Amino acid sequence: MSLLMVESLSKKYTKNVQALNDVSFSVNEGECIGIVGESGSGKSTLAKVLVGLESYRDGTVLFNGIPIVPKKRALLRQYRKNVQMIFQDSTSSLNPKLPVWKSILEPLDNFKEVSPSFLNVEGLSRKEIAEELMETVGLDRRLSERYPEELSGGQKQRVGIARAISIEPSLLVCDEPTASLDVTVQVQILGLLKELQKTKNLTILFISHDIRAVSYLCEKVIVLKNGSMVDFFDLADLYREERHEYTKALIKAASLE
Ligand SMILES: Nc1ncnc2c1ncn2[C@@H]1O[C@H](COP(=O)(O)OP(=O)(O)OP(=O)(O)O)[C@@H](O)[C@H]1O
Repeated sequence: MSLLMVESLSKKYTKNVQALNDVSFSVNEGECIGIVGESGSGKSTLAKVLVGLESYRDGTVLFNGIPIVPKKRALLRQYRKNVQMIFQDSTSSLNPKLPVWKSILEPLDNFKEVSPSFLNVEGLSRKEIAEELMETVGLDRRLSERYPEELSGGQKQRVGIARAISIEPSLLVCDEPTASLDVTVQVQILGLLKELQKTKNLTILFISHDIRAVSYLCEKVIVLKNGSMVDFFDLADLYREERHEYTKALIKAASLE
């Protein structure tokens, strides 16, 4: 059974705004799937539906065979234990009043019933647990007392990643996690996600306008245009003739030819 199954998903915000139109795909455990498309193609809407932040009326979204229904709070809570999200804007996703180590522990505080395998080390204080997570994402533990405003963009994104992986989610949804970072930092964050995917067997849904980033990280690619899925392929088939014209245009624009 697929970890995530999306079938005939459509979403309208208003009568005239069809953000998603008949989108279907599935994600198996351990896979990294990229969703690429230009601004307004529906990427963020899809991400929000998949983490239960946005409702939908048409279609089915199943996680481990169970429907994701944003209005059913108990079900949603159960789901949130398994699905975490990393946002583009790491600044607004961190509480400015909390030092790094406390931000990292927020999901563990919310889901006290979760006991991730790395917590099996006995006698760790809460702060040490956060510092272990900081090391996992390549952050110096000496930054643990800092506040978000005292960190660089890349460091903040690493905090966001540490927080997201703290409860060992089965699925990590990343919505443009590198879009607001310098190119060199983008490469570092992509490298970190790739490493975490391998070492933790994470399933990743990576949303980006940048087909170059997607092709670095993901083994399968979905192309969205005006809310519709116009292409879905294995990365190995990126340059095949049968690619949609729009995919070819994205490849060309990114100078990936
Ligand atoms: N809350 C909302 N209310 C009404 N329309 C919305 C809302 N959010 C998004 N839309 C519209 O839905 C469509 C898809 O938007 P969405 O944000 O999902 O695209 P996107 O691919 O993530 O774009 P970007 O890369 O610019 O964030 C757009 O036409 C957008 O204007």
